[in-house]
Amino acid sequence: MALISLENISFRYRRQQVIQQLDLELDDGGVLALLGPNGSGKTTLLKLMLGILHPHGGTVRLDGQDIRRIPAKERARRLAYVPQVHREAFGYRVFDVVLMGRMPHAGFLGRYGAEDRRLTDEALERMGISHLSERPYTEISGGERQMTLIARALAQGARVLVLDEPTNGLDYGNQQRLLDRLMALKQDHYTCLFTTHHPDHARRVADRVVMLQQGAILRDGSPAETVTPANVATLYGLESCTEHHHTQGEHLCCP
Ligand SMILES: Nc1ncnc2c1ncn2[C@@H]1O[C@H](COP(=O)(O)OP(=O)(O)OP(=O)(O)O)[C@@H](O)[C@H]1O
Repeated sequence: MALISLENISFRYRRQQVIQQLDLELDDGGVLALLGPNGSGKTTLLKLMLGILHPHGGTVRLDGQDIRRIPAKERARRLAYVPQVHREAFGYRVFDVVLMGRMPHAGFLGRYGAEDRRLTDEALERMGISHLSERPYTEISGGERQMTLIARALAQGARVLVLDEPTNGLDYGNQQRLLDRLMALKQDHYTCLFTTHHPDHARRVADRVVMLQQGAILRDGSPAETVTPANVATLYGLESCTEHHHTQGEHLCCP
């Protein structure tokens, strides 16, 4: 049985149709990258998968169960969402931002216990940001914030991580480090789904790539099958795209 299945999903914001009769199944394990131009519906699709938005047609299932019937707390124990990095209005300590991931497990009156704090420490360590624990979230860099949000998702205890443009706004080094973390999570048997504007990132870490164009799937398959110069040119409406091979692998170049 698929971990998440989208069956004949349609969604619109007011009159704008954004997702059109889309079918997609996500299995347990591995990394799926979602590629698509601005406005193609990637974030909307993630929110439908998470049960944050509900489709106007079709059904979203989590482990075979209609996601609308799964209470929010229970969904949060199974699926963790890492939204695009944002600036928190309040200067919570990094530790507290990550601890908030324990909310779906918190006891009576939302109190956190010693186990919640231990899992928070563990998540901070896993993302390599224990040294930031006491710093205000408003006073750390974009890359550090991204790591903090992933740590919060790990503390949440869900085995499925859904990340919206996790490399957005990161410098080259931090992008590579973040992709390495995603690969490490895959080794630890997490299931990861992420959106990206970088076909090369999809190629580097994903086992499967879904290309979304105007709310419909253009291609779905392994990176070798999907992230080809011809498909990338079609996806982004470019005249041409070429592939460069070097010792570290290949990368695409679209003039
Ligand atoms: N809350 C909203 N209300 C109305 N329209 C929306 C809303 N959110 C998104 N849209 C519209 O739906 C379409 C799809 O948006 P979505 O954010 O899913 O695309 P995306 O592929 O994630 O884009 P990007 O790559 O720019 O982040 C866009 O045309 C957008 O303007």
